[in-house]
Amino acid sequence: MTAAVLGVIFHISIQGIEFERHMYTFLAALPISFVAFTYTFQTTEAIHLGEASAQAAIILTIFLLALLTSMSIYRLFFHRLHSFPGPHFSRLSRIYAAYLAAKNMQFYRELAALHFKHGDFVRTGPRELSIMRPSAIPLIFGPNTRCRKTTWHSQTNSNGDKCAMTMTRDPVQHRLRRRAWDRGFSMRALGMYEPRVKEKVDMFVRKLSEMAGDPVDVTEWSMFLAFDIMGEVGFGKDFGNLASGAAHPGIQAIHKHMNMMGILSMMPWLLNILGSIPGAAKGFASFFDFCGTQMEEKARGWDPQKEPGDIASWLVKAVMEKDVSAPPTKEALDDDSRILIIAGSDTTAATLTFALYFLCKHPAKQQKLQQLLDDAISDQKLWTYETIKSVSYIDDIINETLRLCPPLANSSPRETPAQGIVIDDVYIPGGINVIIPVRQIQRDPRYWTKAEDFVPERWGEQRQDMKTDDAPWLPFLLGAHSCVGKNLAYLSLRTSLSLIMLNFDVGLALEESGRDFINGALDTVVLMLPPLRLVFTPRAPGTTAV
Ligand code: HEM
Repeated sequence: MTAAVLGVIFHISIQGIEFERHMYTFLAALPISFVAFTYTFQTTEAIHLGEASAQAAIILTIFLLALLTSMSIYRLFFHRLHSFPGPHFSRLSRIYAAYLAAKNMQFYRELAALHFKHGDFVRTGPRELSIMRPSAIPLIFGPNTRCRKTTWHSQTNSNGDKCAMTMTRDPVQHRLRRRAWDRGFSMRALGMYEPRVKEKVDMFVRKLSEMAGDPVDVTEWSMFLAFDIMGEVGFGKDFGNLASGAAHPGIQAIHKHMNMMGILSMMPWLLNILGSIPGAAKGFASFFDFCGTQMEEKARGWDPQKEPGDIASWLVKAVMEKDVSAPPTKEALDDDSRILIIAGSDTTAATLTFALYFLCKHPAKQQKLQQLLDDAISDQKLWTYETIKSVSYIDDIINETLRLCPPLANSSPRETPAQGIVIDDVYIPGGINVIIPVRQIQRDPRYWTKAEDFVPERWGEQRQDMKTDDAPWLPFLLGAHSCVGKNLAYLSLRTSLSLIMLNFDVGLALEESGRDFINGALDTVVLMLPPLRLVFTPRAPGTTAV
């Protein structure tokens, strides 16, 4: 009886705290309590070990059952979110969201189905809400938001001094650390990256020329390109993917474990626990080592007289100069280096692959782009970034691709402030983890004309008619935490698309319908794409600008 009452009291006492952060301690305390109880019973009641341990097990079981029953009743009937619709199981535990994420590894589809069934506000966990209202976007992510990052962001480390800039939950700390990153993406820095990005894309085009006429898995090759660009611009290093035509071992390691990330990020406390158990994150070890080594090399080769030539050097500069924006610990610097690779590569690669898919599916749009490029550049030797930047149709294609297929299909969560927020006429209580289903809201026919169609013109000549500026579009998010690499992404994508379209006619390979590709993207935080086989045919003399 006492154990049951304690279970309920324990539940009530943890209401006000973020208990997920203490799960590791709590779970570790269970076996310790078991041993302590057993010892106490054995010595005070003079019984033998088997009997004492059975008594200890019964007491702990009653305690846990009472705790779980109390939590379940509260979550089902009395929780401040109880009036919001959603699947019954998701009211009880985030395990249901993890189940949905694991089912087909396409959580974005599951979420779309939930919104279709339950409406704009769906309870996806005990204190989780998915919200499909444009007016929620500035309230949750805008510059004046009072929402904060959540336990999700503590998944690698709950100590803000030891995690990547993007995972810091303290807004002041984030703002300071973001400055070091912003320097690495300034207009001046981007100007230095421009010719180096072009060099990588030139190599990509040469490789495509060598494979001309044969099916090429563009998912894979876009990945090689994006990782090599990040190697060059991020670390001043050649990752050698394009040259070898094979993925760098560091990249293979991280991709192998992306599925697990997609599922476990639904239960960030579990990721946090795994991270705390020595050896449990072994699968990531080679990638972690790889990133750590890159940073150590940067620090060793640091020359205070030279202007940093890559993003990692800007972070190292901040450390060396003890700037307020510096990652405060080695762990933080290492975690930044992992984010640098992951955030910059998979996202850009997926966008390029999706864009090429759409251009193959819409040959008239491909020809239109080629024509505009031909008009702008009479001779490819005259290619400059400034010139192709003026071909705004490239951006229209990129923006439309990011509308239909944002590489981050859902936003990361934010916690509502204690006093809650009001979205349209709906009050969302405080301490709730809210997300926006980005992919879904960017395809919502209430805000987008021809919502499911690929219409790059909605970003150009039809912008007003199609009311593009009024519709929700947030592939890079917005506000203080928006993508710091957005301009680099456009630089890479504009350069790649322009050079590919100037050199090749691109089509689906004979055996490729594109169906498995477009329906099969896996939701592993960043989308992981199935193979897409395309054929690159050198453009006929006269039509080509080469
Ligand atoms: C098409 C390409 C890209 C897309 C769609 C994209 C999207 C995003 C999104 C949605 C976020 C916000 C994540 C969140 O907090 O929920 C983000 C943040 C971030 N992105 Fe990108 N990204 C792209 C390319 C890049 C590139 C090339 C880099 C270069 C390294 C980069 C680096 C980052 C970093 C460091 C953050 C964290 C910013 C912060 O927390 O202040 N991204 N990105």
